[in-house]
Amino acid sequence: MKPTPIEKFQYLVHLRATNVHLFYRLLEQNIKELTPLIYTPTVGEACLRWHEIFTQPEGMYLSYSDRGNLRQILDNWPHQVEITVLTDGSRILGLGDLGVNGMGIPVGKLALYTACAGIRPEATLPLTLDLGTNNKTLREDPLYMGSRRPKVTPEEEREFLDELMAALTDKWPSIVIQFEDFKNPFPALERYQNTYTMFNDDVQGTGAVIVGGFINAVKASGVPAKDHRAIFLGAGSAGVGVAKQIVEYFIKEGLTEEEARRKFWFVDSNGLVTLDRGDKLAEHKVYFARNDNNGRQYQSLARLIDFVQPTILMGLSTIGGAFNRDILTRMAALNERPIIFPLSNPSSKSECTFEEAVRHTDGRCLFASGSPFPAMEHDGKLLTPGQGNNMYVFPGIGLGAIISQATSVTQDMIYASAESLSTSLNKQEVADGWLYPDIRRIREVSVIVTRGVIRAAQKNGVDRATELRELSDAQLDAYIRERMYDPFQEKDNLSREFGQPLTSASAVNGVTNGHTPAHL
Ligand SMILES: NC(=O)c1ccc[n+]([C@@H]2O[C@H](COP(=O)([O-])OP(=O)(O)OC[C@H]3O[C@@H](n4cnc5c(N)ncnc54)[C@H](O)[C@@H]3O)[C@@H](O)[C@H]2O)c1
Ligand SMILES: O=C(O)C[C@H](O)C(=O)O
Ligand SMILES: [Mg+2]
Repeated sequence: MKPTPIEKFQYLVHLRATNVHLFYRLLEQNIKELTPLIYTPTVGEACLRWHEIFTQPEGMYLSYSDRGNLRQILDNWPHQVEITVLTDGSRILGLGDLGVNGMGIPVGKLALYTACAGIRPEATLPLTLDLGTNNKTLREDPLYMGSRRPKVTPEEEREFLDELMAALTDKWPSIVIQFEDFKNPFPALERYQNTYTMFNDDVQGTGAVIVGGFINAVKASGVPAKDHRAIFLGAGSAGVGVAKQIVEYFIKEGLTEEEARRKFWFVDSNGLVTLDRGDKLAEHKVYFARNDNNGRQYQSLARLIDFVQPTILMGLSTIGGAFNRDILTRMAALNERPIIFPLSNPSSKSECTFEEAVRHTDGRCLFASGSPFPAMEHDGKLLTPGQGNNMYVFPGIGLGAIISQATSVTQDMIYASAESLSTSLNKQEVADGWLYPDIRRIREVSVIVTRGVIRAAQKNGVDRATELRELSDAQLDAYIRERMYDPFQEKDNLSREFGQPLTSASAVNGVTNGHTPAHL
């Protein structure tokens, strides 16, 4: 009866707050239909309008003025936390800096952790850092609930995060910390990944999920790995994260690292990423920067396609519609099965739609997008788009790290999630040429991914639950399934055993710390 996606979103938020088990029963039984409402694309609209549609607190907000007291504030949280998703709101999907409005993302991702990997809802902590925002329009909006100051400096953010990482791990020693939608997360990942059990989903989860589908796309393309060439539109955290995981795949396929690295041409807002283009390249781009351009610089995506003759076109640029008819037609002319992955979210930022990709490649493209698109008929055949959404891997990475009690999330654990995902398709899905399994089987897929992640943790010796090493794969799968929260086994408790109002820190101890809205 609710006519718009955002009203459906609000209805679901209310349901989760008042009857959490019913919410998860509904979600599990209708995962394909409801994911676009609780996650991309609708969560993007919810974040844009968070200050208008806010009805009740969810998760925990920590503001810059709380620094020095973060450890005590965490004591206000009334639950034993296994996993947190943490954002500073500075790059929410492809929608830019939304400040504390970004809370929709940790809430939405953690709902998927519960639905897809069965992490108990009360063991999840959505966390939003109110470190100011450079979004002036929001700052000046009377309804905006964050502090009305520009974003703190990177140095101040680093100090804040240093304190927070230590505080979270002191409070909950085996907590898994997922960074999400930070504008520039590279220093944070490098800084913390060997010390804490943390990962950055935009860099590593995206890399893994795309490699998972990419392995199947390469097989379906009929072109051997060594003959592929990729143009990436967008050289941010996600783009470079994806390419780094693909390098690893190419190496496993027999290429040297140097050969693998040379297969990528990156384009960012200043053009082709080259060493000689006259600006100071951000550090993360240097690895893939070209030095073989003989002084020539970027003119257009179309010209670059003519020059590189790519087999693969990836979009992580936040530029909706960038893969237009001309671009797609060129890819179709060059390849029997062009690999086209428009990955920017939400749907409005996708570099092309499924329909456009199918139409302009005569239905020959191997396609995956970040946000969902409907299946369509082409030449009398029903074609189903792949959705290279991180929800295929991050729940299993998180659960694998929790169950193995990993001291850190290693690169092998991330790569194992990708490889496990690529093997999780059933016979029918393979026969139908799908790149990703049916999202309705996500719990089964998550078991396979979780097992792969645990095995990699064991191989790297970062597991603290060493007794699991003795289990066979079948025993480990049974153990993982057994451990999963099953909303169908739970009795409804309408007295808000785990309702959002009780889980806001202020409601527990009557203090304002740890719980914005700052000026309420
Ligand atoms: N699995 C997924 O579907 C998935 C996962 C993570 C991120 N993403 C999406 O990827 C996008 C990028 O995320 P990010 O973390 O890398 O952001 P980012 O801000 O770090 O990077 C954006 C990149 O796009 C480039 N860019 C901007 N305008 C451009 C233009 N006109 N032409 C060419 N390049 C341009 C920027 O220079 C930058 O390199 C977002 O839309 C996000 O939603 C998708
Ligand atoms: O989970 C996803 O696929 C969304 C992604 O994290 C994004 O930032 O767009
Ligand atoms: Mg993200």
